[in-house]
Amino acid sequence: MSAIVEIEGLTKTYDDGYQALKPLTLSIEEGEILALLGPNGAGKTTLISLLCGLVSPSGGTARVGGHDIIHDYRAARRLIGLVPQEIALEPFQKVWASVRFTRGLFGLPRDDAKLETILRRLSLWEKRASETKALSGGMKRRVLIAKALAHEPRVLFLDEPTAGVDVELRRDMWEIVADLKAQGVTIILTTHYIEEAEAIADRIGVINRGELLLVEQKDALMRRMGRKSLTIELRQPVDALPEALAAYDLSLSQDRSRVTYFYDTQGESTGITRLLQALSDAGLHLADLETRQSSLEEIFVGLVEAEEEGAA
Ligand SMILES: Nc1ncnc2c1ncn2[C@@H]1O[C@H](COP(=O)(O)OP(=O)(O)OP(=O)(O)O)[C@@H](O)[C@H]1O
Repeated sequence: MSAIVEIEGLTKTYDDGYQALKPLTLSIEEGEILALLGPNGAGKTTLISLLCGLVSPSGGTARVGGHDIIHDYRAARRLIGLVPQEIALEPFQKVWASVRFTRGLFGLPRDDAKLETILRRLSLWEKRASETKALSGGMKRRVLIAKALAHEPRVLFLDEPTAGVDVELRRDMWEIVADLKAQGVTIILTTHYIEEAEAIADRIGVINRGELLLVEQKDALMRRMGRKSLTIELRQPVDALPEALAAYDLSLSQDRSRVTYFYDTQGESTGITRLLQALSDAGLHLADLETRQSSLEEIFVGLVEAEEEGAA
């Protein structure tokens, strides 16, 4: 694989002096799905806007498909599709005209068959003659995606693509993203739905206060930072945990019938065998066992909280 987006020391300070993006260096491989996570105001939209040429950088460089986003703006922009966070559509324009217009903007020849495929994939074909103002919020979002795809971009930016959409449309979007990836399109999305990143991303980047805290393969990140827990259901509730178990990181459920043990997935030994032995020695008998891996959400919240504490 080769990098299709190369960012070096890219930074943005807005006119009011606010540094929304600290120098950021990152390569994005062709065909990957990168999810950018971060709290409100972290700088995610700023990064996307810089790469799409909507905001000018204060420093650093970036290339898309080898084209510098400033000096070779048109060539770089031609490779990019952007689905913005805000729905901005001409209310009286019909869906078909709106999508065809966008293709034309990029100087591509008319290709009705291509546009038909895009509209059908987004379940918009039946709505092609509708004015955009007559569409539901979810449909409008689909039109934004159709417009972003109309010029067959190689890199697609999705800025909170599923904010406020229903579960069905969200799942549909995930399938569309998977289809695009299968066609070799590189996808960079921002999202507040961490389950979304968990479901579709290859790599996760975490941005907070304008700084890229980490970027890592999702699976590796979850292995490295995730904790696992083992919940043991007891045959009989206990009043309290026996003293002999004080050395273990345990918590007792409110109904006193379940003991949860937290352990490090990276540790040399999980300590589970010893714990089970210790429980048995203490006269506690097990009814059932269940293990759980901490979610990306727990990892993300932990990372941002640690950063906030460090900054305080
Ligand atoms: N034009 C602007 N002038 C001054 N400050 C701005 C401007 N645009 C954005 N900012 C500030 O830059 C910071 C980053 O904003 P940005 O929109 O990039 O965050 P975000 O991570 O996309 O947030 P959200 O998740 O809420 O969309 C915020 O503090 C915002 O107020």
